[in-house]
Amino acid sequence: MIKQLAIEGVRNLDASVSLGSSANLLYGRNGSGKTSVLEAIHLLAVGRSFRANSAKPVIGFDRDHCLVTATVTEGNRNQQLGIQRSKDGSVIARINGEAVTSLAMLAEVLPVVVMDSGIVSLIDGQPEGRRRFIDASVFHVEQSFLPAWRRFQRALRQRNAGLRRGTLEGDEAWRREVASAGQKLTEMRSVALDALQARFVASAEALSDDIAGMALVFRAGWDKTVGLLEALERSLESDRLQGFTHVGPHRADIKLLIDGRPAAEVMSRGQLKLAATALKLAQGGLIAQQSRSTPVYLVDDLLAELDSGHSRAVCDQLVAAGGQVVFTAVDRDEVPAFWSGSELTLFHVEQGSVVSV
Ligand SMILES: Nc1ncnc2c1ncn2[C@@H]1O[C@H](COP(=O)(O)OP(=O)(O)OP(=O)(O)O)[C@@H](O)[C@H]1O
Repeated sequence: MIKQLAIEGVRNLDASVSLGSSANLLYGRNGSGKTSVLEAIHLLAVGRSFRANSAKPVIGFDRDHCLVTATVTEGNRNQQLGIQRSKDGSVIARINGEAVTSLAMLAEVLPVVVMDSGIVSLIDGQPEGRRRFIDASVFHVEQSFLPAWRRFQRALRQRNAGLRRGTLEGDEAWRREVASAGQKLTEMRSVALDALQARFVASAEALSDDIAGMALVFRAGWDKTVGLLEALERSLESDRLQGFTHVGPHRADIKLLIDGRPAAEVMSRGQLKLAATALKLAQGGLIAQQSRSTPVYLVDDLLAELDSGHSRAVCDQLVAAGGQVVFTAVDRDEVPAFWSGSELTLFHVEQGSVVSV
């Protein structure tokens, strides 16, 4: 949970706020800086923007760097997190004043779950976004995930470099390494997704009858009737011809089905939004149960396109999730109309400053 948050030069924003322990609502006109507060928290947790894949777009136009610091509390332990990102690409991250060697250390202390107006792309967008979703879930619940992921990425890079050079010399060794690292990575993804699946079904049912009965299917990235090594051997010829590895965990995906049909093809926009919200709630629940830290939910303009019944259901599920929530809305009354069961702390955002109401 974030207690104290200080932001300098994130987009149009300079602010210092004390967040409430349950739900926080940032309201204000379009362009006032509400999303920028969420961007600042995301930057601190993940090192980059949640809308763009880098940090640069969140640094103020007229600044050469931005800085976000926060006091993060878990149980009775307070930790001080800080990140400074510069336009020249340099990054300084600290926990309790000590420089950290990997941004993953910040993510461990401050897990975030983003639910924004583009959430549907988790279902109908590119597989890369879904892989990131899978891996963020596994990262928080399986401590050996990050070394396994890095080992696989390194093996894949090395193998692809050889394939691009058009040589198969040394390929067998890299193929074995890709297969061994890839198989381990996939086992971790598979275990986490089994746990996620049960939570997803429950969240979907709680959100709407329309999306009850959905299923989440994990695709490992190769034909699972054979092991990864055999799959790599089978695709050797096309890998060699095209200069890259066609099969493996880098091709993993999840498919959402409703009554056996692809959700992205048959569900309405609002239903897809609810389904994607159920996925994110499932992820948050999994992290809360299996990691050492409780996630913070960053909810940006999520209720747009949802009718009042479903808006209330989303709010109820966020209350039930029990984590800290930071909401944005244009209208001060939009969220309180649907929110009940936990305290809502209000902030007015105006021209890049945030005022507690
Ligand atoms: N790098 C940047 N430096 C300074 N200002 C920026 C930068 N990028 C965007 N802005 C501006 O920051 C302002 C705040 O944007 P933000 O997305 O936080 O607004 P918002 O309150 O969430 O708006 P909306 O309700 O329309 O979603 C906008 O006016 C935007 O044009």
